[in-house]
Amino acid sequence: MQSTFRPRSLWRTGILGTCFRSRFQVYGVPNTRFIATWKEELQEVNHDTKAPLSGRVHILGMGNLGCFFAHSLATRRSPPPITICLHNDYLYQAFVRKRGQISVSTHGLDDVRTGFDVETVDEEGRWYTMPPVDNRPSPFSSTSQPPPDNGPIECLIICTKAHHTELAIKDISHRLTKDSTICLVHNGMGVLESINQNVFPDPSNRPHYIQTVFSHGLGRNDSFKISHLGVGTTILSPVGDPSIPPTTPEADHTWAPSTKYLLRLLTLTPPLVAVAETPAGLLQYQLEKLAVNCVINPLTALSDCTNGEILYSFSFTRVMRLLLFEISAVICALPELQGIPGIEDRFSPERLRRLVVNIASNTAKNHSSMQQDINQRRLTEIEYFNGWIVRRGEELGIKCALNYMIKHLIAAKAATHRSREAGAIPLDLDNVISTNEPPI
Ligand SMILES: CC(C)(CO)[C@@H](O)C(=O)[O-]
Repeated sequence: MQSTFRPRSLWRTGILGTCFRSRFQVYGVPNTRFIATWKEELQEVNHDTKAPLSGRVHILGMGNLGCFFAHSLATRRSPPPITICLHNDYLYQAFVRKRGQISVSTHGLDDVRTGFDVETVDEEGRWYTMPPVDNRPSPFSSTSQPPPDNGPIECLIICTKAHHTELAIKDISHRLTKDSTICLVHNGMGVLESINQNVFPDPSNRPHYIQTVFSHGLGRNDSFKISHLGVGTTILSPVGDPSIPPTTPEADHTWAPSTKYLLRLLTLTPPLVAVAETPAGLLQYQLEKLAVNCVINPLTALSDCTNGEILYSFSFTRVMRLLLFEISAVICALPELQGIPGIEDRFSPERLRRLVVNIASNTAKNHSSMQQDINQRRLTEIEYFNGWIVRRGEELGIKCALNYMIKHLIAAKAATHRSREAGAIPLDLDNVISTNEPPI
């Protein structure tokens, strides 16, 4: 039987071939495409479109990931126009205090970039372009035209956590059209499906998507100030039109102009170390990352330990193996992977265990994102990790009792924190002192 996904077909000509070749030629023969300016990238894409693109990239979610994407684009020889979308006044004031600078520190050396345009949103959900907060000679130095308030968005990179992404897109959905491209950068699975179901239910009016698997190590120093702790990669893939089989030659030529432009821009931005993959290839990387996240994140969050500490206990090893048996069974049974050669080996419990051990030892001193979320009383991504495995397992008739238990242990830990804090008696020290009585 022929496989449903034949990754090579997408690279043969078309956009994926261009992006893929470009990255790899960097280390060999000099690559003229690699030093192309964003305007040249745009001209190529605009060549035969009726509605030419302006080339502006919007970024929403200015945590570590958003700062890294904005900063990386700004390091290009000719940066494209970049708008950062700040969804509350607190963030905007912080950006003003930083004088519009985003800083990335590598090996202790800070690289500071400016030139970002800024939009903020009011209570009615209307977005406004703010005056520049850096010392630029003229507003909107990167383009001749200031972007219209609340105008349509061509390319949006969304860097919020999985559980905030749907809501964040809902808030900006009136600016996204069927010609826009959204690049989703988050951990976990199942977000795209719920965006389609709840935000863009009509397939004929849906924007295009690029999905990613991001593996750089980042740490936060302050608002808009991060550290690049470990070089990883940014694997990108456009989400194909489900009505066109990915194995047909047409599949190579159906990417929207905004998708082609954003893919080219990102793959030709050196700090991102971005490569384009086929949808089937990306899905496999997503599932590997999912398996790692389903083990390291909840175990470190439940035991309040670093990633490396889960490697030195027989009990952790037992739990890890048992979780991975269920995770492997679900992944190997997924209908979207059937027909791809080597799936049983790539996602065997033993290979997944080696992956987990490798990542836990490479990031031994780090605190996982879930451990930090639990300790800082933020929502966790558990529904998009072990929760997704349980849901897909149910559809496939595979019971995932251990993943179900882990999901509820995390929920219980978060609930315990909440109820402890709700039960605490607030002490109003100002009023105690204002009685003028001497301290007891
Ligand atoms: C690799 C990883 C599991 C731990 O640092 C990371 O993806 C995280 O913290 O979520």
